[in-house]
Amino acid sequence: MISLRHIYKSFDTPAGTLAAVNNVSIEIEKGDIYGIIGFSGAGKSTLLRTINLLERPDSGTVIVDGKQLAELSKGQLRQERQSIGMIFQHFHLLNNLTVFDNVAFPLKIAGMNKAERRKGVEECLSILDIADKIDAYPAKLSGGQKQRVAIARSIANHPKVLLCDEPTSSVDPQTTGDILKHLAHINRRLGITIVIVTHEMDVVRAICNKVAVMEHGVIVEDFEMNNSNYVPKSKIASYLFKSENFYAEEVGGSLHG
Ligand SMILES: Nc1ncnc2c1ncn2[C@@H]1O[C@H](COP(=O)(O)OP(=O)(O)OP(=O)(O)O)[C@@H](O)[C@H]1O
Repeated sequence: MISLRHIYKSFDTPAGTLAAVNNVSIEIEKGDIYGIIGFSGAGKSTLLRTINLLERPDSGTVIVDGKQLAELSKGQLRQERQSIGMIFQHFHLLNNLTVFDNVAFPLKIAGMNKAERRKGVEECLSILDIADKIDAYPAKLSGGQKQRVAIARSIANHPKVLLCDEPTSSVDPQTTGDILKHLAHINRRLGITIVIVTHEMDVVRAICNKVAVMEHGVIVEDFEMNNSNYVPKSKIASYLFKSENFYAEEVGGSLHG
């Protein structure tokens, strides 16, 4: 579903050129919940953002659902991005719009008429169990409710892929469980492939079936979570395999294990 091949992305900094992502190749299959973990500054968010070309790699190839994104025209890329949803740590809702208008926004851009937009918004809000907030403004919602609205918005155009950048880092553990339950649900029921950047090992244990560990811009190891014979190489992966699955109950047991 997603092939990243030899991705390189650097930034100019006062200290010189920084290789935030340095020759990374990964393959993500349809239906995966693929975790990208690593310490702060490892390059996780930058790598995630290359998948929809929010960050254009300096070199390397990004292929999503068979299409090489860098080769598309502006219009084709806009179209293709509709099949790649994204959510963020700080939700990125438009505060001057109601929940309805936030979720309807991508549908309007996709050219849907009013009746289609209403139907689409109602469907997505009901999948996320937040239909009762349709007329509320984001300021009146809790962090967990805001993230559920953001997820509803991200799936409004029926994407094939959902990119999640630290989706639970701004909420408490109970709310994290609720958000994970909804992410697991849209993966299972709607068949949406999920890529998730997180520093929370409980989140990875609860929903990821595959994991890549990043350090200093490179992938130092990748593995399947249900491989009980796997011997972790990095410190962070060793930690990942050690502890209990805190959110297992919320997502209905180990999702892929
Ligand atoms: N636009 C930018 N300009 C300059 N440097 C950047 C830019 N974006 C990221 N970086 C740098 O690239 C490196 C990787 O950043 P990135 O945000 O991808 O890491 P991360 O693993 O997601 O870290 P965190 O968990 O702290 O967000 C960091 O050193 C960061 O400071």
